[in-house]
Amino acid sequence: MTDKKQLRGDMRRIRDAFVVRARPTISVPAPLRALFAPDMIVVAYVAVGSEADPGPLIAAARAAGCRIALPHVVDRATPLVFVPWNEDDALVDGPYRLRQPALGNERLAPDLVLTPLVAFDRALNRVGQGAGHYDRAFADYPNATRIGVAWSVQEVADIEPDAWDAPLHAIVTEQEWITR
Ligand SMILES: Nc1nc2c(c(=O)[nH]1)N(C=O)[C@@H](CNc1ccc(C(=O)N[C@@H](CCC(=O)O)C(=O)O)cc1)CN2
Ligand SMILES: Nc1ncnc2c1ncn2[C@@H]1O[C@H](COP(=O)(O)OP(=O)(O)OP(=O)(O)O)[C@@H](O)[C@H]1O
Repeated sequence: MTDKKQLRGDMRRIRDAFVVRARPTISVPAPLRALFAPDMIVVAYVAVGSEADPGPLIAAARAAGCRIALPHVVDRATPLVFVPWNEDDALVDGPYRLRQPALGNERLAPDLVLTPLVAFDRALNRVGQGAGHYDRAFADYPNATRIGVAWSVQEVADIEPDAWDAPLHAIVTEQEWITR
């Protein structure tokens, strides 16, 4: 496999070009809608740059009665903290150009994690930003459902998983729902 650092750079360029050219949007696959249930904690994210925007997935989860949480990033070394995010709650600037809720007193344990991807393959392996934030979250919450969100152009042939990598349960793109 190509070196992960090189792959991340290549995929960000491909993603940037794709978004400018195609103006893609994600719609909600029926099998994902079926996973949402009242009071479930769904962790989402706020897209940065050309990342796939999970807005429609968040709206569907809210409509199904789920509670939405966003990751709050302290720094590269600290595990993600999951903070409730009600509609219209303010966001503040975080590291890495992120927009995130301020750290209040409430923490939520995820039932389902909408995970931003840098690259993925058909076997549901993923490459993220490389800080291990999601790897650690998946290790800490092994029973949470792991859903990747990406543009179709971020698919690569074969990602060699590392020992600590947990595969995704499914991936949503603007074109399809990929699962086993
Ligand atoms: N929108 C979004 N939120 C997220 C993530 C993400 O990938 N996307 N995360 C994923 O773990 C967590 C934050 N962790 C991060 C760790 C490292 C970098 C990072 O190194 N970013 C690069 C380039 C980003 C780009 O251009 O795509 C940088 O700032 O140089 C970003 C986020 C939680 N929230
Ligand atoms: N459970 C864990 N606890 C602590 N560190 C971990 C854990 N899992 C992975 N890591 C570390 O995090 C880093 C993840 O690197 P990798 O290149 O796999 O990132 P990634 O999967 O692309 O990133 P991310 O999980 O942030 O999306 C590695 O240095 C790894 O040692």
